[in-house]
Amino acid sequence: MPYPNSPFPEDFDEGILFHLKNDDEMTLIQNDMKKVLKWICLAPNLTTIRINTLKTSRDAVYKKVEAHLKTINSKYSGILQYLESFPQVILLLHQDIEGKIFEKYEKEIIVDADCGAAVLRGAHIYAPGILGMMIGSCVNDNVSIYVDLDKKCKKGFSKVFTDGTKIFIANGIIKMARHDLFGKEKLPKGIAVEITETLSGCPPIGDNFLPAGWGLLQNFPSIVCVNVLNPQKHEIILDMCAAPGNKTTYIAALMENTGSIIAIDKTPNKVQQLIKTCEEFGANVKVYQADSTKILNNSQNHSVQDRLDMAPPFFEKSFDRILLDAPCSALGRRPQLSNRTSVKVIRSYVPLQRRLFETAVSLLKPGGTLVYSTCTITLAENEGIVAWALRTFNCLKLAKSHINIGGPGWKGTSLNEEERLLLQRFGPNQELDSVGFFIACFVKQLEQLN
Ligand SMILES: C[S@@+](CC[C@H](N)C(=O)[O-])C[C@H]1O[C@@H](n2cnc3c(N)ncnc32)[C@H](O)[C@@H]1O
Repeated sequence: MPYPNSPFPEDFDEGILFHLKNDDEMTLIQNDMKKVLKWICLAPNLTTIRINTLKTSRDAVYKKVEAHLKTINSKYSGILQYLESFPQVILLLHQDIEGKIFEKYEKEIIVDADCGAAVLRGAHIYAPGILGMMIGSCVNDNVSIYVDLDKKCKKGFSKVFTDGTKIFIANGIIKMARHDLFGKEKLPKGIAVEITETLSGCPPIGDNFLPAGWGLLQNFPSIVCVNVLNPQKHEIILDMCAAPGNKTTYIAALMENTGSIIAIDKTPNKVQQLIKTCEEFGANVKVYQADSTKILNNSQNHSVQDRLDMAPPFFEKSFDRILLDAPCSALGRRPQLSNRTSVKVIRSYVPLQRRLFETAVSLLKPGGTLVYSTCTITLAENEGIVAWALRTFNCLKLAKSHINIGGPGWKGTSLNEEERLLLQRFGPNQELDSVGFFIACFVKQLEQLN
């Protein structure tokens, strides 16, 4: 069994991903559901490196990555390319080699689905990621890596795993002995298995191949999303759900650290990560920990100085552009080898997304731009939110972006064809094969004088 055809268990109602919740709007969309589900199980053929132009240049990063790939002990290296329309991006293209026959080693390593997904996208295996390693395995042994799809493997497992469905994903070399990995009070750190070849064809690029703050691995649609926001120098920008800061730092780079960027996240430890990323990237950003559904100050009574202070809660019509990269069911992640989320959890996001959206509309200046994005595939969290927003806020219109790379929005909501063409869905049919993602760009109409 290579990749599964769906990350969900057999009894999961996959139809709910492609329907809206209200019965009157429950129209099954025309897309081939099976094709989408199979696609999210596979790893993308593309890895994108976003360069931080506040600290370095595209050529400098290219040379570092090229040199790093030459040092990797792997049969696959991928092809590095510039993407001319995105000067901050380097592409690393690799082919899925699902059909290839791999040498399988006698010794096996068992990992969970998340760790397996990271391996398929170029990570080595760090010590905490290992569930099972066979007794008799030694440092420098060749091993085959398997994912435990049914969560049946217990930490510290020591034999050939036969208790559940396992799939082969990669080969590697052991770098840490079994006795250093498991056991009471052991908190092992570092690379435990160095990957040499993966089913996805993605070279094991690892995660520290660049000096701090020079750039990062960032999914292509996440990069596009910020380009769609199109921040301009000296503007006032709000990033409402910002941690860990991967889009915030790109906004700062595009604005060349001019203007004012406010980045917010609700979760305290994620805010710490956001601050760290901004510092590392040299991005001039004001970071606040707050619930972005509650950052609107409705008071009409304020001085110019109050407005300039720019700390939450903010007065209405304060921002030139707002990015609402919303919390979502994250079903666009790839590869997803196994997903045990529930319908209840998937459905919990729409009310939160609507409340965040309402706040965003109030905080946006007339004439301003609001970008709504998610990394999920469901109709309700994407086209469903856009259809609701257009019904609810007369002041909003969908805008035509200067960058149109994603496919059109799906059918199944009250959006007409013209509106669907203004949306950007990243799915199985894109030229650059990346993750599932959704972008909608709105403009708030200027107020009419009577
Ligand atoms: C999709 S992630 C953001 C990713 C980020 N934009 C980036 O590119 O690095 C969504 C974030 O929303 C945050 N979040 C969830 N509910 C929130 C709320 N009510 N207010 C602010 N942030 C919230 C989560 O903590 C999470 O970090």
